[in-house]
Amino acid sequence: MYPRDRIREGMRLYAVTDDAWLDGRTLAECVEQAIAGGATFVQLRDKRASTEELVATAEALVPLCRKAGVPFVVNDDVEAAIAADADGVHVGQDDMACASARAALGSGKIVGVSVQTLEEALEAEAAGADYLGVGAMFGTPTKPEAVDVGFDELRRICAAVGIPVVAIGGLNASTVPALGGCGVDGAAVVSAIFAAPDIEASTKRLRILVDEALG
Ligand SMILES: Cc1ncc(COP(=O)(O)OP(=O)(O)O)c(N)n1
Ligand SMILES: Cc1nc(C(=O)O)sc1CCOP(=O)(O)O
Ligand SMILES: [Mg+2]
Repeated sequence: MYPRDRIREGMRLYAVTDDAWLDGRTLAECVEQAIAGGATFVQLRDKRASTEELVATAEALVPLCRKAGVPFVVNDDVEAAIAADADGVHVGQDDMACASARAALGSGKIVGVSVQTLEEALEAEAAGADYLGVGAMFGTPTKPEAVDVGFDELRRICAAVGIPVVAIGGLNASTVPALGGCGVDGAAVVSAIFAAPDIEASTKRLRILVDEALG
């Protein structure tokens, strides 16, 4: 089993990659900067990449995340996660079912699941999810189709489950303080980290704000 405490600690500032703003940098360089700034978990997310492309990118990210002691998962693609020896996978309600991902990966790897409701949260926990991603807390151009989850539902989910919860969607320096008192373990962030010209500095600032909000 992947160490439970490392998963919960990892939720604090969860970096979800996007290669839309590389601007001459490699994704590996961007991820290194995010980790240097205080990111505690990394998810490789590329909705257009083939399994082969995901494996190639993941193979560049696995060693640097492992060296830093930061858990690394692949979004959506269980086959790529296994081939690249990632620490696990993150699946949503329209992806491979949590129980199937767990069966494919085994008990030693991480399975994260996206949920929007309390019912989905309880179902994912019962199916063996290691953590939940809950969103969208705010509208976001990164994923315009994301369904809004109210803060009341976020609080209900956090109170009802025993596994860690990370909030996602529109989280940045202005909105992260709103997570205080909700019971979440952290914030998952795409653009406020990877669209920044200085990723390390932006991540550092976000980390301070998340730590202030969550204590
Ligand atoms: C930490 C985290 N939470 C939620 C999501 C969204 O997953 P999903 O609903 O499967 O949507 P896509 O990311 O696949 O577009 C996530 N990726 N990470
Ligand atoms: C990947 C993703 N999932 C979401 C969900 O609500 O499930 S919102 C989202 C994108 C979050 O991007 P940003 O940090 O730039 O707002
Ligand atoms: Mg998905």
